[in-house]
Amino acid sequence: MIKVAVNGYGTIGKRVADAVAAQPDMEIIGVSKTKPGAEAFVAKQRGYPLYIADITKKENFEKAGIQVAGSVADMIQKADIIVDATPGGVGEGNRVLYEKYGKKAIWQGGEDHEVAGFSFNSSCNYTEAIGKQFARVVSCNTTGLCRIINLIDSAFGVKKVRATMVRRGGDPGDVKRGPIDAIVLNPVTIPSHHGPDVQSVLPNINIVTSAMIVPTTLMHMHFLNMELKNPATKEQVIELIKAHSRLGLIEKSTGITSTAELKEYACDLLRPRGDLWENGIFKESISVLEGTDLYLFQAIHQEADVVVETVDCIRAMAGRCQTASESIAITNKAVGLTAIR
Ligand SMILES: NC(=O)C1=CN([C@@H]2O[C@H](COP(=O)(O)OP(=O)(O)OC[C@H]3O[C@@H](n4cnc5c(N)ncnc54)[C@H](OP(=O)(O)O)[C@@H]3O)[C@@H](O)[C@H]2O)C=CC1
Ligand SMILES: O=C(OP(=O)(O)O)[C@H](O)COP(=O)(O)O
Repeated sequence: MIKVAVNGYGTIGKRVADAVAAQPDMEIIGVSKTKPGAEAFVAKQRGYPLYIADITKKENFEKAGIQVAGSVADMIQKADIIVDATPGGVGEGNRVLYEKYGKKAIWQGGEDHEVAGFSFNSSCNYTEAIGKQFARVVSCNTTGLCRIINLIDSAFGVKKVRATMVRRGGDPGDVKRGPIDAIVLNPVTIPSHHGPDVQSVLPNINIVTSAMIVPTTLMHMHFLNMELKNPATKEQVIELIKAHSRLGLIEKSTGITSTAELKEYACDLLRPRGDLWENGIFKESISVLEGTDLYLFQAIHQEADVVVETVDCIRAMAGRCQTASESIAITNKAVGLTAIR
């Protein structure tokens, strides 16, 4: 069993912990927090040993009835691999600890590519991660972009991508985030970080991205245009998407035309936490104009899509599966991911 520690048991970390615990070849040896709170109680209920960043705060946890297994340094020493899901910018500082104990580590998209020197997406560059000490799973929007762009590029060749991200303001539990009543250009400059981030995984893709944030928490929405090198039909694109286990297709018959209805659908399907791990591509939006100009809308559940990628990244770095398809199949089965159709 691959011994996994999750450093930062928040929105992403708690999902990664549950996904790892569901895998046949992995186990959670610990998760970490800085302060007691609802997530610490959930870790206790799940049976995950809880470690804390500052051991002098141990009493605060114990007073709240939460047992502390030790410090984050103690947790790291017990693990084969650490998933760093601390807030963006914090994880960078943890690299010295992972180096000190000679451990493998995976960061999330809030950190820069340079923190690991290698950026990962299961469908695009799984084999490059095999045996690596450090990797970064790209951000949620970048993950959603990489999945569909790589698929279309492999089939038809992509001359240029233009994509606009309508980003959710914060996650549902982030009560301090906004905006409450604004559309914020984020950033006002072009490109947003997503284009260069896609190129950290797919260096040959010509892409320009822009992004804004809006007052919603459920999901992001992308408007994507790909100029193709070779002609395609809408039907061919749909068949390719259907064959990809992490690309979901939202049919007209569902009546779903929004992130709200899509999130409700995921909840009704009894997905854990209503998580949509796959891209939610609106089938009706798929249009090929003049043979080589592809357009589509896709919804991306920010809390979920990177979780399954992180599990594959663990497996690749541990050298347990030699192909992406093998790892993706194990991960999907363990969490219960069958892409929506
Ligand atoms: N949320 C999202 O939509 C997505 C986030 N990401 C990326 O994932 C990473 C994590 O983000 P997210 O899960 O949203 O963040 P959260 O703020 O939800 O969770 C972060 C967790 O890290 C803990 N933490 C904070 N500082 C430390 C520390 N020094 N040592 C150990 N644990 C610490 C926090 O504990 P406590 O509360 O006790 O302080 C909290 O549990 C970021 O890089 C982010 O950019 C990627 C894709 C989507
Ligand atoms: O990875 C994400 O978005 P991104 O792909 O736009 O960077 C997550 O939604 C985190 O975004 P945040 O930095 O607004 O918390």
